[in-house]
Amino acid sequence: MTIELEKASFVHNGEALLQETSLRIESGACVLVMGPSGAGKSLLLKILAGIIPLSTGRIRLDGRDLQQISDRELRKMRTRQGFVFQDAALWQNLSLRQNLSLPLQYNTPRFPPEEIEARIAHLAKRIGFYQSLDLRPARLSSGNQMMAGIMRALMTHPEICFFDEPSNGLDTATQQNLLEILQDLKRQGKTLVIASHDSTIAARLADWFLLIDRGEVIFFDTAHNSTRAGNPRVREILQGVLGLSTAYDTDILGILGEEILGGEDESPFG
Ligand SMILES: Nc1ncnc2c1ncn2[C@@H]1O[C@H](COP(=O)(O)OP(=O)(O)OP(=O)(O)O)[C@@H](O)[C@H]1O
Repeated sequence: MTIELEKASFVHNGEALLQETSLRIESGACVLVMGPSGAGKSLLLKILAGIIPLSTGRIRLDGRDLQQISDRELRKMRTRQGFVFQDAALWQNLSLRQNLSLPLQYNTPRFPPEEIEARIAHLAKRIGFYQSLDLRPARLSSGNQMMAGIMRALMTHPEICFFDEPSNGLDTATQQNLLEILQDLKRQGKTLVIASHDSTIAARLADWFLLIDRGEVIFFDTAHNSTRAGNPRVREILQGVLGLSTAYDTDILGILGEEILGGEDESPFG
């Protein structure tokens, strides 16, 4: 699924929280959205997912203008997208099982209940939640709530998935599980848009970097081309966000490779 923004902006109380932006995310791309705190990463993800409406401009999914399609079509489109919210945003008064089944029941009322159960079972096995399905979210750690939020987003088998800071609050083992899930989704050709400062995701998964600073997209290119970014602010953010200690002039990919993979032979960017 491709997503396109054309002269898109979001203005709130006279302030442009997303400055006029035109970009196109190709089907199957894995885009890492980075930027300082408050820069507008979550906002951009929600705009791309059609959760927050634009103030100006157009948004197209697979060439279809979201502002011009019927509610019914919009609902159908929604099942092709998954969104993992920063704080998991589970419904606290429902069990985990109900949290997982609700999006499918709501968006596809005639979806067979046994297929919903099969999907829940598959994901629970994959993520390791089998014992907890009848618990309410509050009984889980915040890291496990995030994993449950990921399961919920994957219930519809989305073609595109948005992840807002998915590594937050995860212990090392769960982070590894998350990385494997993301790698699986990438192998399946899903489009992934991930807001994160996780340098492992940057090195092992992302093929595009998008940098946002005070509501302005200041870089959107391949991870590889980020090594040649001339804009000092882009370099500064990449250094800061990815926690690189060495001068940027050396090759960022090399630095990431050494710092993250610790001498493994595998190239961080394949
Ligand atoms: N729906 C909304 N309506 C109005 N303002 C919003 C909305 N969503 C976000 N904002 C504002 O947009 C700005 C950017 O916030 P956002 O949460 O996108 O930043 P961020 O880069 O994700 O930050 P962090 O890394 O701290 O999560 C903030 O000033 C925020 O208050």
